[in-house]
Amino acid sequence: APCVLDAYIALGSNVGERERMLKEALIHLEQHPDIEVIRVSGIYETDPVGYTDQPAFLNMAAAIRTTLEPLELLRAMLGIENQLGRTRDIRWGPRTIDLDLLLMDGTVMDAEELTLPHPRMMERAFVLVPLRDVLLPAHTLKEQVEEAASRVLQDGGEGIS
Ligand SMILES: Nc1nc2nc(S)n(CCO)c2c(=O)[nH]1
Repeated sequence: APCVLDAYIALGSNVGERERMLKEALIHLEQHPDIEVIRVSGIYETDPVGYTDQPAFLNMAAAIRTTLEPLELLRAMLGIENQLGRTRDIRWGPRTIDLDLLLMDGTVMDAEELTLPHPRMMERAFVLVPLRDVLLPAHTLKEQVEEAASRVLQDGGEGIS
């Protein structure tokens, strides 16, 4: 039987019908034959970090179960971004939909196209707060994510509502 892994994805949108794009992305994930969406966070309005001269984001996170390998999952996610009309013009600029692979069970990798766990996730409230909603209680990073989420929220990190 294929190995089934839990993976965690961050979703974001700050152009167009943001909420609809997030929901469409979740539908595409669920429709993929090798992906099952098992938990979905709330939707949070967040101030842009990094490249701040752009509209506010809606961010969320999802827990999925998949038989795909990490790079296969990444390719499926990129395919969904393309299907939803993501144009990769400005690297850090506004985007109709953004899917980031955060964690994949105990997988640690540092490949050209993919680093797991996501290298910047522990500093980003817009990732940590939704992730906290969907991280399964038994997950080894549960404590670390809880602490990091409260830390970035205390630091008055990027606005998140
Ligand atoms: N609040 C917020 N700021 C962001 N800056 C970038 S780049 N992104 C795209 C994801 O890396 C975001 C985002 O999703 N949310």
